Amino acid sequence: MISRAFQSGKKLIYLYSGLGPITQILSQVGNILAILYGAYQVALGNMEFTALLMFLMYFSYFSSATTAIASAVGQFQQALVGVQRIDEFMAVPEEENAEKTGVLKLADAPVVVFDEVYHQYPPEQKHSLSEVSFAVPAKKITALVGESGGGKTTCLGLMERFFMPIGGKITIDGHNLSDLDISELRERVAFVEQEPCILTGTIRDNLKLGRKTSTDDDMIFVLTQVGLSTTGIGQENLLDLYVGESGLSLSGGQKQRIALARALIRDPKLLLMDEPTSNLDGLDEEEVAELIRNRFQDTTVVYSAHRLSLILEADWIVVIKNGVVLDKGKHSDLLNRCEYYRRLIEAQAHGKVEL
Ligand SMILES: Nc1ncnc2c1ncn2[C@@H]1O[C@H](COP(=O)(O)OP(=O)(O)OP(=O)(O)O)[C@@H](O)[C@H]1O
Repeated sequence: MISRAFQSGKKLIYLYSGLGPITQILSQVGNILAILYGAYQVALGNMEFTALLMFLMYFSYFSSATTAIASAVGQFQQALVGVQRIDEFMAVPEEENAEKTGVLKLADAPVVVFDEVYHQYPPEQKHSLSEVSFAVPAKKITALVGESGGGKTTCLGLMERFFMPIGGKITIDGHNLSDLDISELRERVAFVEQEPCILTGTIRDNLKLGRKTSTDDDMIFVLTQVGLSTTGIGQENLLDLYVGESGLSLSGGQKQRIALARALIRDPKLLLMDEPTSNLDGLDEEEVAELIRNRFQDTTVVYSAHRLSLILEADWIVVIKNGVVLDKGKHSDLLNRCEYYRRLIEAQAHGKVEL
């Protein structure tokens, strides 16, 4: 469907890039010809100079009217493409729904267990995850740690049910994750992406996306908690601040803070975060790591972590390499027994690599 929308967009660009210049050129050429022909007739004595002026005036009205019609035709085409795109989006089947399942509710922060999970991105031949088993304790912070491409984001996507395992199972409080009502899942599980999706609009619009019913006071509260009022965005009229097209006027760090605020306002039972401090640096990073610790005490938190401050903030660490779990445990135990983990931490501590 995205490719069809892209094709429609391309058609529109061709149409505009062709129609606009052609009508402009025709109109200008017409003006020049009319002036030359009129001047010639005046020179021959067939026409009075005042008549030529009148003629040119009416001719310029005529040519601007034809240009306006051409532009209206372009806008009409644009509207048609827009309608076509809306139709395409409306035709997308709804997410697999609760009717089939719908038994499990998430009343409290859950325990999540991966039990010999396999995953593969079609049409890839290789497994992105193989025999992955680990447990995420309730109301604790679990960090997924490992080099890029190891499978951390895939694990988070599976928990959010963006896609399903091709083998093994994921349970949530002992029930298969697929038994969780999808609307319950979307309501109780928050996902903070590495590159947060920011709406074109105000900060208020963006926070309402987290919870439609939130009040201005709720929103100011979470914005203060994520430190947005102290990072270049003044407190005054903060909610009404227009963030530009897809958050264009915000820095990467500010976008991540808005995404965190959006998660906070939902008060989730399970919070999934894909490298939530990737766009922050130094003190900011430590501040956000601490915020996650303090503010989500009643939530089961799982994040993929590249940075040391986030890794150290976690209660439980799962080490993943090439789609396989190498080890799991507490930071101090892993340092003692897992060579791969020790090397990752040393490299981070010396600032050599971004994991
Ligand atoms: N949409 C996709 N289609 C095909 N392969 C994918 C897709 N997304 C990820 N992969 C592959 O799956 C494997 C695991 O990727 P994943 O993004 O889960 O790793 P990661 O540990 O989160 O990496 P990073 O730290 O860079 O985000 C990689 O080999 C990656 O190339």
